[in-house]
Amino acid sequence: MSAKPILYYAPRSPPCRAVLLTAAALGLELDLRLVNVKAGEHKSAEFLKLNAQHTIPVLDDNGTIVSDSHIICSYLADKYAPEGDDSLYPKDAEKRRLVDARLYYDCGHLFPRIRFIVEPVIYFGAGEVPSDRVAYLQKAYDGLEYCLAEGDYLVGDKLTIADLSCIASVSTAEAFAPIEPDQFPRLVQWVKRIQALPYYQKNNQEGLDMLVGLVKGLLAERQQK
Ligand SMILES: N[C@@H](CCC(=O)N[C@@H](CS)C(=O)NCC(=O)O)C(=O)O
Repeated sequence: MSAKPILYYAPRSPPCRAVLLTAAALGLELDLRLVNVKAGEHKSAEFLKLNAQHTIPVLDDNGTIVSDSHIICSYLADKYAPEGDDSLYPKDAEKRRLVDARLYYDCGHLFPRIRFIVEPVIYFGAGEVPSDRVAYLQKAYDGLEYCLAEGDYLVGDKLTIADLSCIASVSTAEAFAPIEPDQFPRLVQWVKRIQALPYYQKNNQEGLDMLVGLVKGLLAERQQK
């Protein structure tokens, strides 16, 4: 029998939380191994052998190494979905294309705009969040609002890994760049819908609270000086 897949991760990281949510949606247990990015553990020779791009999350599924959260979520959903239920990552080419497009939107637009807000504070001593970065992040919300015109989820009427990846980013973004309900009413409702999932609190909210507490705490400390 093969061992549980190992996930190298940190709970406060949005891409890691996307993987935790996906594993939970699949009912899959992971062997969680903490990586302390602040202490530079992601740059150790051992870790670089797993992922030369030195990012977390990284999955080691009995020797199959997968990096990038979006690819990990697709891999897990393809491999571990219950027999006959491909709803999290549909095999139908047309639906899969849409799921992939939302995953790439997270990877190319949402998460990078968040990291330019939180990483300068955590790693480079920034004492404030520039307002243009907040505005730039808020500009990315419309790409999701538009998708939600078609159904309750980012691709139609069923939850997919696109929702689980994007919620990890959007829930983080929201803490720094509020979502205007008049401008993005469907997005506000979608956030509430995903927050109601039974595995949301443990797999997203706890790490999110850690990240927001850390960043806001550092900002408050620096603003007092
Ligand atoms: N596109 C990647 C981004 C992963 C990423 O940048 N993770 C951050 C933590 S939230 C990290 O590992 N940073 C360390 C580094 O970039 O060296 C994914 O979705 O997995």
